[in-house]
Amino acid sequence: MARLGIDKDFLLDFARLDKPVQQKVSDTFAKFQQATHAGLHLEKISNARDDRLRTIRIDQFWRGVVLAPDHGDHYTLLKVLPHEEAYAWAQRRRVSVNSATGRIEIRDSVALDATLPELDRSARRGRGGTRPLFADVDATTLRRLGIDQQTLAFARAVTDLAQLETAQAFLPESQWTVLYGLAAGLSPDDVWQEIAAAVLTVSGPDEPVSPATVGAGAFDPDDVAAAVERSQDRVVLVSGPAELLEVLNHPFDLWRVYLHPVQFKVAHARYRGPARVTGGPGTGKTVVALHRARHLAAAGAGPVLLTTFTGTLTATLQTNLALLEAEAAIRDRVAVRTVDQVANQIWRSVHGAPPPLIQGDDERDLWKELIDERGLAFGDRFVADEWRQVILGNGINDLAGYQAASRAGRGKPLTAAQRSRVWAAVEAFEARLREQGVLTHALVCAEATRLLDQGAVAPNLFGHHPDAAGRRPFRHVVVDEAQDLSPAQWRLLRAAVAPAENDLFLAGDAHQRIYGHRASLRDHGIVVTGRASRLTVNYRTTAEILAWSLGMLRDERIDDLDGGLDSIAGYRSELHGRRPVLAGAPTPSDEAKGLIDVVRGWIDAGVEPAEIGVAARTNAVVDETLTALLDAGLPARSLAKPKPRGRKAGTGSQVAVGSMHRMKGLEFRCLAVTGVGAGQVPSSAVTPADEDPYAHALDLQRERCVLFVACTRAREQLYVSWHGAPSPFLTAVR
Ligand SMILES: Nc1ncnc2c1ncn2[C@@H]1O[C@H](COP(=O)(O)OP(=O)(O)OP(=O)(O)O)[C@@H](O)[C@H]1O
Repeated sequence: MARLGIDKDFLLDFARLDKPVQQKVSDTFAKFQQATHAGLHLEKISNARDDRLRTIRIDQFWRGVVLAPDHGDHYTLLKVLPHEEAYAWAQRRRVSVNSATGRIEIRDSVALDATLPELDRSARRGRGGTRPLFADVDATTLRRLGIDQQTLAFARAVTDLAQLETAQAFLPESQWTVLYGLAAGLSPDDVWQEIAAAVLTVSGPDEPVSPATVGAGAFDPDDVAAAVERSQDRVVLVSGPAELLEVLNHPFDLWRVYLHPVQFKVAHARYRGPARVTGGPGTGKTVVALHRARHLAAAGAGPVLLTTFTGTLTATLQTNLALLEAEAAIRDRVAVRTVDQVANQIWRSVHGAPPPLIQGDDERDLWKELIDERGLAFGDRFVADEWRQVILGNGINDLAGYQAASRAGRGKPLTAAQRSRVWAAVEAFEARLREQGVLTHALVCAEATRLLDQGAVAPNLFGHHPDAAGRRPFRHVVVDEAQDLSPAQWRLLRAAVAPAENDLFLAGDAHQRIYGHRASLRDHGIVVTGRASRLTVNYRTTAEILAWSLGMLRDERIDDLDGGLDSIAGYRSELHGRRPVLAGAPTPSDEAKGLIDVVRGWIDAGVEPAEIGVAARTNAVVDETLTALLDAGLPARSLAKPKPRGRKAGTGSQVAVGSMHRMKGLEFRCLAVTGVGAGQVPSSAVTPADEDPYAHALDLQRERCVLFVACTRAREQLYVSWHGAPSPFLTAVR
């Protein structure tokens, strides 16, 4: 039976076809896979640069382009195109094996050859004035990074970034990425690190790789079949018609089957303890968390918890897990829950009923009341945070423990007398809750942690645990959006899984922290030293939107969840598009009118309303904006209300309008962020500087991050508007 590989480009072509043609493509290749070599009707292409490229007939009009081996029956589907285009595409292309990564690469050899003389001429014309772009990188270094003879000639002639960007269309993708990385200021060693990660996945995640052990010459340049096997970032191998159909059924969800080498390595590695992946927005951290959960579930060592901080996010995780793993038995080994749901379930399993929770507003009122009664010189937010972060976050039970506790990250120092007064308020708060018979989420978390530590929780509470002796209900915990978990939640997660290989895996980005919780992982027994990785390629947002959004955070000092500082250096996107549009208006109604025109323009240009998002900082502005859009006759809905289901749902697609916080976990082709004026962003939720300068600075940073999160949900176009003066966060990047 023939073995089939499906190249990423093939799937993208397939996604754009009409349904009947898609059906013919599926039929052709389902049969193809069962055929023997002799029975295949692959046509040779005359005047081809690479005689391993063939075409296959799909119908009168459409052809598939297939990479056929010199011997054996391993085939890779590369393109589906109309007849003439398929031949023209295949005639110009050459397939090769990258000497540094051992993966396949495809170039437009004709375009590359045709460009070289012109580049040489233009370099000579500018001689004296222009320097070759890679003048400082010697040929040996370039070769070590996988640049071959033809690309080397190009690299020697290229003098500016625009030429390099144009060359993306014809250079082999992996070699172009190397050149682009160098042109963007990465050192050859930084570029090498990414290549090494790719090679690592070839030799096995646990084997150390150094430039001395791999590099030019390590792979057989003629063994294309072996190169295809290594290319999981662009070729998925399918082992039967059912698997083929499964891939073709979800042509847009590339993340299911093609992982960047670093993503693959991080998701599939064996870690001797807790591990962490960070990375800017859109770099695929959630994708990696999903693959990790699936990988661990498939291994079957025990229940896997896939968790995050809000129900909206767990709903998306659940949907995507179902897309990723077809087998229910494997999916069922993964419990997808918010951390609070885990705490509630543990509480209920021991106490027999759900925990009686106090409402958020009542909790705030109670703090205010107690602070007033005692004449404390602190605000209610400060005391409530002190309780959650320092006292519950460190599992402190008495005043002596609180007096001795580290308050790192809390800013304003407290004297012993002040700590005593805060402690008394906390005791009164907890006593009042007991009298009322209610709990906060943080208390449920703390109680669930205690129950776990006491061994009071049934080990099989979340699914069959083969090693129940450990008395911890999960064998693995995978956390997404780790930056927004509170210290008490970290304590719970640490207690829910026994320390062991592959116990905790965290994905997060402190630049996107929107709830201001700060936790140092090591303080909660989670040490990721030596097991931390970073993703740098953004798959969602264009380079223009990403660069502009990153500008907002340029001078911020952002932690790495582990006591160090994280850096935004090196995040990049290879997608290009328009720059963000910034629009100031004199009045609120002018701003609304501008927004309506922009949204209408997008819809008129063919963007589906459901592919459009509108974000604002406060619920009040969200409501006003929704009303304005609806009054203008545009289809729109609030993200705060669940999507209508069943008959009520109707068929129309609607623009999603929501708060910047609700945008987390979503993405839109076109996004408008509205109400970004001086009085509106940052919001009034910022602690005044004279009350607590440290809290003020942290609150401002959080507000900046909230705006950053909203803006980086845009895939293709971003529009940012305000009335009156713009937000100070915008003035820095305008
Ligand atoms: N290997 C991949 N191939 C194709 N698309 C990918 C890949 N990895 C991620 N994506 C896509 O990129 C987008 C962002 O991925 P994801 O949500 O996992 O990123 P993230 O790092 O969690 O983002 P954020 O931190 O901004 O929430 C998604 O549309 C996802 O499908």
